[in-house]
Amino acid sequence: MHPKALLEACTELVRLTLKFDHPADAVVSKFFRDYRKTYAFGPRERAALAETTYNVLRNKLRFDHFAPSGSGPKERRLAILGFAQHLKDQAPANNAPKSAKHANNSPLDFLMSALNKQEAAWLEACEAVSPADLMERHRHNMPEWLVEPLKAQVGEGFWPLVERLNGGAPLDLRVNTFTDKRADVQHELKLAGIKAVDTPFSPWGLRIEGKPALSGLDAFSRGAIEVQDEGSQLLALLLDAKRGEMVVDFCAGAGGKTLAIGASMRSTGRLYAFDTSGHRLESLKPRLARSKLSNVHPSAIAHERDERVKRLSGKIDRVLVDAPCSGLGTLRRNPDLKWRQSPKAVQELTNKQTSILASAARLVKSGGRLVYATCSVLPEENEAIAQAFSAAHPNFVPLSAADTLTELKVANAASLCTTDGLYLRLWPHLHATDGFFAAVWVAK
Ligand SMILES: C[S@@+](CC[C@H](N)C(=O)[O-])C[C@H]1O[C@@H](n2cnc3c(N)ncnc32)[C@H](O)[C@@H]1O
Repeated sequence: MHPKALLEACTELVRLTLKFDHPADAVVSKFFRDYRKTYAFGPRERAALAETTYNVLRNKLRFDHFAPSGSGPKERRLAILGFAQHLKDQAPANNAPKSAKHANNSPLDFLMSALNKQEAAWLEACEAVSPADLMERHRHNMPEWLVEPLKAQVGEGFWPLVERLNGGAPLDLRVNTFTDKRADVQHELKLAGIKAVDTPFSPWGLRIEGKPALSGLDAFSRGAIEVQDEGSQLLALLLDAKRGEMVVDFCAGAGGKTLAIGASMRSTGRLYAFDTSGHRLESLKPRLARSKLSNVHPSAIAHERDERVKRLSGKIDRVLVDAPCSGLGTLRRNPDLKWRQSPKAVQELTNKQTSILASAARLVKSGGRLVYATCSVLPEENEAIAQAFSAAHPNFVPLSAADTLTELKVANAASLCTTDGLYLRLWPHLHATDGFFAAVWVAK
């Protein structure tokens, strides 16, 4: 595709995404569908379009700061900066140029050929700015309301954390241990030219080098692998669901954790996958068919106090509440969330989380386990919800997440948890996962 046409397509996609009417991943997918016939996007073009857009979202404050000094439509200037970032990220680290001045053999050549003289000079000037000369907000690119809670929690880890949150995520797979062994799948991937290493903590995970297409692999079509962040795998592991048990995945969504839990139950017992979104549960079905699990029962509920929930009260061995949350731990994949969320939206979510956790807890039988989890990095969605639940439910005894994971033979489990070991707390800069929280209780 001609560089000029690709930059124009990037500009249009940036324009659509910055309306913030829909999640960025949905806007990108729709764009690819809508323009399939207009442009012949190959894998490289699709990567350039998606990454340009995600770079604009990740670096929005800095790019907004640079944009007024350029000319032409603002979205085009933002797309130029996002595209330049994508080309630099792709270039091998040792010959990445420091400035667009060396454009003769720089990764920016492709983009430069799409620019007019004025734009090229402006991009060179932007590229020459040293990050050290920028204001703090243009370096961290986070909304102010998010900066303080992050600094308060990670202290000096703030800059490594924002660097990771503003970068891409590795590609993690979960091996379906009901049907396959991790080492066998790793070997199979190697034969297909895909390098995969064991994830450091999850016993089910493989981390892939690069972003190879997986859907054409036999391992994918026969359900031996699912794309799943190592942190999500650890949340499912923490539930420790066993053969023959009655288990509920209360907020199952498209079933990422349901499938992991069903495999750990060896497709025995009964695993209810509840969610208020029938649409999300629909997306679970093809994955379920691939997985060969026969113990999963998806069920759309109207709300957390639904009749179906009441009927199972006190009957369930293990309940996972993977609560709806701000998703701010997933900024590597969903950079638009930092601009789409707000303190008010988070406040509303915390009310929902409290209500869902209290309802789901009623399902747990005496001696049963309850796990509350989020992919948020905010204490009000995490520790505050868990502490308030413990205070209001003395019949639920908190279990140490560190001890629980140690019993499950997770290496270095304490390093994944709060200093008292009580809660699982995963951070992108420390654990190379998304940001996750989990609390565990046993019912008296
Ligand atoms: C974090 S997502 C779940 C992700 C899923 N567990 C996975 O691993 O793919 C939270 C889910 O909670 C669902 N939800 C929202 N309100 C709910 C409620 N009152 N009861 C049950 N599920 C709810 C949402 O539809 C959403 O799918």
